[in-house]
Order: sequence, then C-alpha cells, then structure tokens
Amino acid sequence: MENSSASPIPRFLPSYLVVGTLFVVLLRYLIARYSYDDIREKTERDHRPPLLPHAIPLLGHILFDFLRDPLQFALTSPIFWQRQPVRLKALFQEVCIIQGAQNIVALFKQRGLSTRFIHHIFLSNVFLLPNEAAEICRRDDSGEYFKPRAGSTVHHHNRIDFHSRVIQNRLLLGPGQSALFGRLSSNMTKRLSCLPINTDWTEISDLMDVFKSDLTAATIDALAGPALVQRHPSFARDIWLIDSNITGFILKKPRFMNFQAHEARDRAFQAVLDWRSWASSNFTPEAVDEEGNDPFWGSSFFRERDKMFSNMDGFNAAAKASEDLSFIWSSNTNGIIASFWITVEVFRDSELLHAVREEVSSCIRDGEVRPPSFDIYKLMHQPLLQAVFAETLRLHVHGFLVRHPHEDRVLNRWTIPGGDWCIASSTPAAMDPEFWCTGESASHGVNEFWPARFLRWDSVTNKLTFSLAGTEGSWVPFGGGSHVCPGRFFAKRQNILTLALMVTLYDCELLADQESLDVPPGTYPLGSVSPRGKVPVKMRRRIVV
Ligand code: HEM
Repeated sequence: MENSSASPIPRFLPSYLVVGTLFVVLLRYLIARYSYDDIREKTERDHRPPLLPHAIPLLGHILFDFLRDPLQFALTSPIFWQRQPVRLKALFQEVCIIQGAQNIVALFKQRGLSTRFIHHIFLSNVFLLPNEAAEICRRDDSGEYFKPRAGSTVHHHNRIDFHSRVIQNRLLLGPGQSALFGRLSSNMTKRLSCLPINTDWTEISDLMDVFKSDLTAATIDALAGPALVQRHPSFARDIWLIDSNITGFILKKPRFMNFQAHEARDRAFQAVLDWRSWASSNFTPEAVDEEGNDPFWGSSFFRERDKMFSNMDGFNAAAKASEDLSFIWSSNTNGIIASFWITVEVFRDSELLHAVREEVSSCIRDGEVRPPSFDIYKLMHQPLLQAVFAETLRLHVHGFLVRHPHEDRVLNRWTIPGGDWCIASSTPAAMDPEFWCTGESASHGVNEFWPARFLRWDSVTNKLTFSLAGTEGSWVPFGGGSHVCPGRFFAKRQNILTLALMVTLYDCELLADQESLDVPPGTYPLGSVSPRGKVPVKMRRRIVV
C-alpha cells in the first residue's frame, strides 16, 4: 500500500498558500484603503484623485454591477456619489471618475480633450464604417481646433475631427440654423396636425409610435430633404430598430442573435447610400437657393460633407453613407425621446397642462389656428415652457461624458494623469437631492417632475423667469465645454414646439401604468432613456377656435 506521507508536497502547503494569498490581498486592500482616506483628507493642489481600494492585484475593480445595469449603478454606487474625483483600476487601465459640480465644470473648461474614440466605436461597430476610413479617423490626433495639436503629423485634408465640426457647427449653430429651424417647424406642424385623430376619443396602443414615425420623419426631412424618406418609407422605423439595439451593435452581437436589428441596419445603410447617389447625380449648382440649400441634399450641410469626405483618403461611397447614417441617428435619438417625455409629463398633470396651455396660446399668431402658427421667438422664451424642457432633461437624460487627456490636467485641486480615461456621469449630478431639493423645492423629491426648480420670481419685473444660473456642473444633459452638444438649440426647438402643437391640437389621457413608464432594467445610458414598456393613451382632437 502506498504511504501518503511520502508525497513531495507537504500536506499543509495548499492551506498555507490560500491563507498567505488571502493575507496579502487583505494587506493590499488595507494599505489602499488607508492611502485613499489619507489623500481624501489632503487639500493641497496637485494631488491625484485617490485610487479606490481594490482587492485583486492585476484585475483591479471588476464592476459586475456596472456591467449588469450601468444606469442603476450610476444611481446607487458610492463610486459615483463621492463629490470629488476618484480613480479606479480596470485591468491595466486607470479611469478617473470626475464628480462634484465644480470638478465637472473644470473638466469642461479643459481644451483639447479628445472624444473622437467614442465616435469611432459608434461608426465602426454600429454604422459599418469600412476599415480604410476607420483607420483615417483613428489616426487623426490633430484635435478639433483650427491649429493642429503639437506633434500631430496628420495631413490637413485628413483632419476629420476639425473639418466635420466646422461643417456641423455651421448647420446647427451658425448661418445654416435659421433655414434648418424654419424647415423643422413647418414639417413638424404639417405632420403633427394631420394625425389620424378626430374629435372622438381614439385609443393608441403606444404614444411613442407618433414620435418614432411622424416626428422622426419631420426631423429627417428638415435635415436631409424629403427624398430620403420618400424613397425609403421604412427608413424612420429602421433608425429606431437600430436605436433599440445599439448596445448589441456596440458589443458586436452576431447577426444570428440580433437578426431583425441587423436587417434594419442593412436597409437603413442602403437607403442612405441610394439617397446620396441620387442627390449627387441630380444636383446642379442652379438648384442652390439664396440660403445655400438645395432640394437634393436637403441642405448645404450634407453637400459640404460630401465634398469634405471626397477630399479625404479612404472615404468611398460606403464610408460617406456610414458617416451620414450616424449623424442622422444622433440627430434623432435623444431629441425625439425627450419630446415624447415632455409631452407625457405635461399631459399627466392637469394643473401643469392648464398653465402650459395658457403660455402656448399666448404665442399663437392672430387668426392662424388651423394649423396653429406660433411666434417662435416668443414661444422659445416662455418661462414655464423652458422650465418644463429643463426638468424633462434633468429626469430623463442619463449619460456618461467621456474624455481622454493626452497629458496631465489640473482640475481644481486634483491632477488627472495623462492617458487616464475621464468619465463624468450626468446622473448623480441631476439626481442629487442636496442640490435639487432645497429652498422652495425642498418638499419636492428628486424623482418628482417639478419644473419650478428652474423658475425664479423677478421682483423688479414682477414676473416669473426661467434660469439655469447656479446649475453649472449639475444640469449637464448636453455635456459641456468644447464638445457640448451642438444640437442643443435644435433639440430645444423640437421639444417645445412638439409640446405646443400637442397641447394645442389634442387632449390626451395616459392609460399606461407606472411600471411601463419606469426606466428599463439593464439600461446603458446614452442620453434620453426610453420608457420600459408601451405607453397606451387615448387622444382626441380639440376644437381650436
Ligand atoms: C435632448 C436632445 C439631446 C441631448 C440630451 C443630447 C446630448 C448630447 C451629449 C451629452 C453629447 C456629448 C457632449 C459632451 O461630451 O460633452 C452630445 C454630442 C453631440 N450631439 Fe447631442 N443631444 C441632443 C440632441 C442632439 C441633436 C438634435 C443633434 C443634431 C441635430 C445632436 C448632435 C450632436 C453631435 C453632432 C454631438 C457630438 C459633438 C462633439 O463631439 O463635438 N444632438 N449630445
């Protein structure tokens, strides 16, 4: 019989190894915990944010809860509720969580922090950017300003970040804005006043359908002209099928696991490819109107982008279609879902609805009620309407604002190491009761829709005024700094005009239960968050005199 005591490995060794490893892990954790508390208490400048203690040496923090439900994690994890920056180690990479309103403001003030990698992920994984063009984007380290970043060797014509922002800003913030906004207003008025609803109550199985079809088509027509949707009637629907599967695309879920979404993306991609080819072959310089737009490309924006991409290396027809599809998706997703919420929030509170209708009707031009024509400037400056818009975004927009500094950056008293990813979440900022539930809003919980958080009584004019003063770093639905959303004015107009049209033209009663309106579990927050379920309503046309 074999004697077990003859084994070369002593019997007690495995237990020693286990105990020893546990001891080292615990010791590391305690040291990290100690240095975290120590650094937290120091107030001098030039300190790296404390590294959150982690037990597993190489792997660092494995945030299973984050991966399972990122929005819930941002709402509840102490990591996001520190009011000061902290560092995490995830595999070999350090990540800085920037938090505390002043630190978020300081992050926005930094110049030249790249966000291009986010666009890359979306373009390559979701919108099928071909490899050659993706490589040009990946290599562009020249930054978004006219003067390229020191040390960058990228050719001027390949500076995609810079060139695309110039053209984008011209459309959304510069001379293209007034014609774009005019087209948006008239398309929205036409589409929303013709919903198949008469003066009897009509049940609609999901109010969101109105937004995903009619309002989406109005928005696409305003940007790209009517030909895209006319030639491809399923385009608006396909955009939303892509949207509801966006994380699957980002994570590269294979086609057999995501068949319907892949089919929708193929169709949407082919639609843009076809529309671009049609616009390019039919365009003539004589078709350009006095504002620089033409009926083929819909606006000078897509025409100028076409020229810009043609000057770049590696951009064939497929690459151009991928970029345009990505832009069309991003100009619809957040704004349309927010427009849905602003409408729901007002229709479900009869007192608020009454007050909103009063403001809206004061902006209808005399005698122009069928369909209503608004004094848009006046409409956009109504205090309650602006407060309702701001509160809608506070409650329903959740996202991570990501930046990648190449070199060390100083944010107030913290030094952020170059090369670390910086992540700020709009969620704790928007949901902090210590900020939002004070003064006259003290009795209104942070989850309550309470637009008065943004209203002040002006004792000089004796009028209510809307104000965002003091909310810097706390109200950040559009991000901030040089990467702040360029579509914010477009979104404001789209939201407030939607609300004005809906409350003027229709009565609407919500039939949905609270659960359908809740945030869906497992939400990856990428901006405006859709409701969990369908939102049935009954609607009827109002008799507008
Ligand atoms: C309620 C509606 C919207 C919300 C909540 C929203 C939110 C955002 C946020 C958070 C960012 C990133 C900002 C940052 O990193 O600091 C962003 C970027 C962007 N948004 Fe919006 N957005 C909205 C509507 C729109 C619309 C309507 C358009 C176009 C018509 C648009 C076009 C863009 C573009 C092109 C960028 C990239 C800017 C850059 O990287 O420089 N957005 N948006």
